[in-house]
Amino acid sequence: MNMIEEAARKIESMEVRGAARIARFAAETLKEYAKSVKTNFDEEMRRASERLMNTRPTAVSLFNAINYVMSYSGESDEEKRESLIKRAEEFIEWVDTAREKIGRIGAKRIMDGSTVMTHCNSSAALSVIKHAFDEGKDIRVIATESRPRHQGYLTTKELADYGIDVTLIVDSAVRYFMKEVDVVVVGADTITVNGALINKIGTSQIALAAKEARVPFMVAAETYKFSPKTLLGELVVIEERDAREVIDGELLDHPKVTVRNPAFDVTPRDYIDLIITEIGAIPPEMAYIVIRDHLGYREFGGEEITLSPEHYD
Ligand SMILES: O=P(O)(O)OC[C@H]1O[C@H](OP(=O)(O)O)[C@H](O)[C@@H]1O
Repeated sequence: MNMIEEAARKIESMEVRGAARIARFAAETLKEYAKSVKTNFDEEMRRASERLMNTRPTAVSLFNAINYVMSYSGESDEEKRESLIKRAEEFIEWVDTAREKIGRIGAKRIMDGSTVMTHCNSSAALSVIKHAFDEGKDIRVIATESRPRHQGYLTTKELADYGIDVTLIVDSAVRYFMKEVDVVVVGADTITVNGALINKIGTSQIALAAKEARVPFMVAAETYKFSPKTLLGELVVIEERDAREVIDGELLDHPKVTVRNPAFDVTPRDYIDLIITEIGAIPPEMAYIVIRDHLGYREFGGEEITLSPEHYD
């Protein structure tokens, strides 16, 4: 199995998961692959990038990462390789520095003595929580289990190992516990042009319960999680995963039973107080500006939507 196929399967099986991690991993993989390509550079890289792109359809971070890396330039294969490697390294640094900045900005919104609820396992959301803790704030976290893949266990362990008190709850207990919560912080797989959030299934129910209880709902999202394609009218595809992630046993084979397993849901912008990005804390209504002015794209209407390198300054 070649390097690309192996990487693609790791993303599909969620051995490598999380919107930021899959984007970083794709950039890293393309960089390594580029080093090994001997001939037909453009064609080889195009095929590799397509395979990686088709692994998980919802997180736009993957699309943005691949597009960024694949916007290499140069005449000879050697020049192209160099350009691609440089772009991959830029993207990887973008991932690493953005998370840190988001942590610093978002932590200011978490008050001393707060109970913070989070869902799934988001490196950006956890950066906010850890920064607040590092600032000496006395905080407690309520983490959802995040069925069916239980990423909440990762969150619980990570935060507890960091020294933070964590209460793990089942997803259906979110509304029951909301009265104890001061702020919700979640991550993002995609932010659309109209400021909607696509994140782990169950996020929109948390937002609903938070709104009812007047608890602020914050999203931690790097700008590469904003979707340029939605500016062109495209809808975000919600990934439906194998039913066997939800149950095993005889119910699966029952002719009258269907098991559905959408991995993500949509939270409309009206439920979101703030999106914490590396360029600042913004209202969801600003998503259009982030996509148009910050991410940038070369061509409208055509197939090509390319992130501009200017973001990087
Ligand atoms: O990029 P970071 O903030 O780490 O994670 C963002 C989101 O990616 C995850 O998706 P999955 O577990 O890969 O399906 C979760 O939905 C999480 O909120």
